[in-house]
Amino acid sequence: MFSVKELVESSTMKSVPSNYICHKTPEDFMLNYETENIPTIDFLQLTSSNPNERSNAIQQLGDACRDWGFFMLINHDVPETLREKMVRVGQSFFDLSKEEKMEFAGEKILDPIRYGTSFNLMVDTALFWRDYLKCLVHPHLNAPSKPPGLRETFEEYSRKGKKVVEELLKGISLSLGLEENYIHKRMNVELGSQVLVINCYPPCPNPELVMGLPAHTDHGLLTLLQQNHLGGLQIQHNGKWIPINPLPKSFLINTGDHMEFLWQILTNGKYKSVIHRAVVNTKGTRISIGTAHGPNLDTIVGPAPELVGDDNPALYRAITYRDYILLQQNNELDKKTCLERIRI
Ligand SMILES: O=C(O)CCC(=O)C(=O)O
Ligand SMILES: [Fe+2]
Repeated sequence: MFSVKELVESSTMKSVPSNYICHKTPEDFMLNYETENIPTIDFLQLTSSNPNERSNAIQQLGDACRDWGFFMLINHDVPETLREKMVRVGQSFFDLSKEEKMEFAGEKILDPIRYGTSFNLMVDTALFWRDYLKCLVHPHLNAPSKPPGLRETFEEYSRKGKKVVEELLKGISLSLGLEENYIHKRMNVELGSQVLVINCYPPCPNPELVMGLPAHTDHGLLTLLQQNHLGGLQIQHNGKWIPINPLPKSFLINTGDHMEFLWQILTNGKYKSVIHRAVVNTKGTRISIGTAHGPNLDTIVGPAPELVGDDNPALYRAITYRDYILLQQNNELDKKTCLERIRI
């Protein structure tokens, strides 16, 4: 495996090697800079003991999930010092020698620790300008033994992030008129999987020719994302790409396929998982840290029998979360949600 970081550091590269050049359409370059309406949710209000304040925030959260599938979360409980430390330890991991990193390469998609490049080298038709470290951090913490401090930082960060997500899931359940622990119980979030991904996008001489991560949706329920000082996330909204410049100290949160799946099951498709992508830049290495929170890997998710009948046929087949992740990751990312692959 040849990582993008090694490619950038080892060569006198003046232009992008041809195997990294992605096919792009004119729509891929259509950006919408009208970002003022991107929803912001205040975590303090969402967890407020004042019932009016809380119900307002729950309403805003429901609207954000329905209209955007994406929002910024401010005043959450994850300290800025911890978020900064995550970026530092993440960067230090990629700064290890090639041999050290390869100890953590893993072989299979669901290996609990996986260092790699692009998306899935077995299926990618063009390579993506991205190296990554993926760790399954819940229900059991898996993390590389080096660099020093990484494991402890991952542990604290994922524990605090999970608490934030649990509150968001309560709010989302309530916004749909369900009992506050509905999603938690139905998706077995107690033993839920939490996958932490550190993305490293080195600087690129021709960013318009490549993709950091192409258009895709995330497989879980909710993803928490933060980044270093360099932007690159774009979300698709009303058919246009919106570049996201997050508020300082905020998390970017997006709904994933299992949130859409749950909604399809409950309400015939109320929320959509948001399509997003990452572009790269010439200036420096962008680090982003995504934590995808989903059901337990063995949870079978499928239409509830009590809701399915002759008038209301099941739209999707039931599948374990583990098999769903395998289905997504064994196929090329193709701008659509992987839900299409389990449609009946
Ligand atoms: O780097 C980003 O901003 C997006 C990363 C992402 O979408 C992912 O890891 O699934
Ligand atoms: Fe993503």
